[in-house]
Amino acid sequence: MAKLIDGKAVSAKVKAEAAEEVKVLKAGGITPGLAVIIVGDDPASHIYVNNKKKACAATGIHSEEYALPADTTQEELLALVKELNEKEDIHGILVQSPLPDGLDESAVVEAIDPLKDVDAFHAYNVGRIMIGNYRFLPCTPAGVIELIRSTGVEIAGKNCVVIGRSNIVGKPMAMLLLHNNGTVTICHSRTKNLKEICRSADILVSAVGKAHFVTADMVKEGAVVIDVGMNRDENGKLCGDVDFDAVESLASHITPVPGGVGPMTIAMLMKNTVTAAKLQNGIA
Ligand SMILES: Nc1nc(=O)c2c([nH]1)NC[C@@H]1CN(c3ccc(C(=O)N[C@@H](CCC(=O)O)C(=O)O)cc3)C=[N+]21
Repeated sequence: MAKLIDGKAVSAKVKAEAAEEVKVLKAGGITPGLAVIIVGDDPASHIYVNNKKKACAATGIHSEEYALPADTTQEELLALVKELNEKEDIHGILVQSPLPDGLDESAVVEAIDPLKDVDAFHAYNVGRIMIGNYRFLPCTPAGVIELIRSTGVEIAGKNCVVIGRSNIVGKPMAMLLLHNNGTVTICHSRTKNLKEICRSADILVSAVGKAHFVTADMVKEGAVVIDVGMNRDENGKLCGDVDFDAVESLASHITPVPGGVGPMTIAMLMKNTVTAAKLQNGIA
């Protein structure tokens, strides 16, 4: 039986560390501030944004939410980003993804001041991650690295397989595993022999977005299995990509959904907002 990786516990630790840093910054007259922009009324997005707001309150970070209607124009959105770029009490700007159809998400992200880009989605920050000389790490992949570290399993020299090649999870995830000296394979919809490649993984990270995608025959005995998926099953219940009940008996460590990667994403966002406040005040 696999050991459960407790994302709630690890994220609580990261948030507590961020809260300590916030205390020190506040004593010096700096209150880290995060602005979250959400466009439209996707219910899941509103839940995530609400979780971010709660985490800010618990950490002592000032937060502002900009909830815009679905018919917001590109110009209006860009004007808001520009205003927040110039706002001195805001150190981090996050534009909740996905944006409604008709809005150009990458143009909006590129408009964010890279020093305030706490998602690390801006091309400038992505480039710095590629080089290995970064200020912010993207929240979800960075959270996954923390979860793997919490198991005590070394990444160096291990076969790491990432399923999914998105700009926000798969690609940066592979890069962070590489920085940690893993031997990394990225799988995607055109990959041949997916099962065999996954079965070679000592560390398997799934970021596909399909319930029950990772089945027991894709997992090597003793593997560390990290589930980035955030899906609904047939009964409308929140679940990841991994067929948890079947894989649990094979893996050495496994993340649950909920309570795995999700809370870590939010904790790393708190950490990045603190880093942003330090950078903008010449402290880091
Ligand atoms: N600019 C941007 N940055 C993001 O970081 C970003 C985004 N857009 N768009 C959507 C994804 C998704 N995401 C989640 C964060 C927390 C949970 C989370 O807290 N999950 C809880 C359960 C939440 C629930 O009950 O639905 C858990 O797994 O335990 C989930 C998903 C951040 N994202």
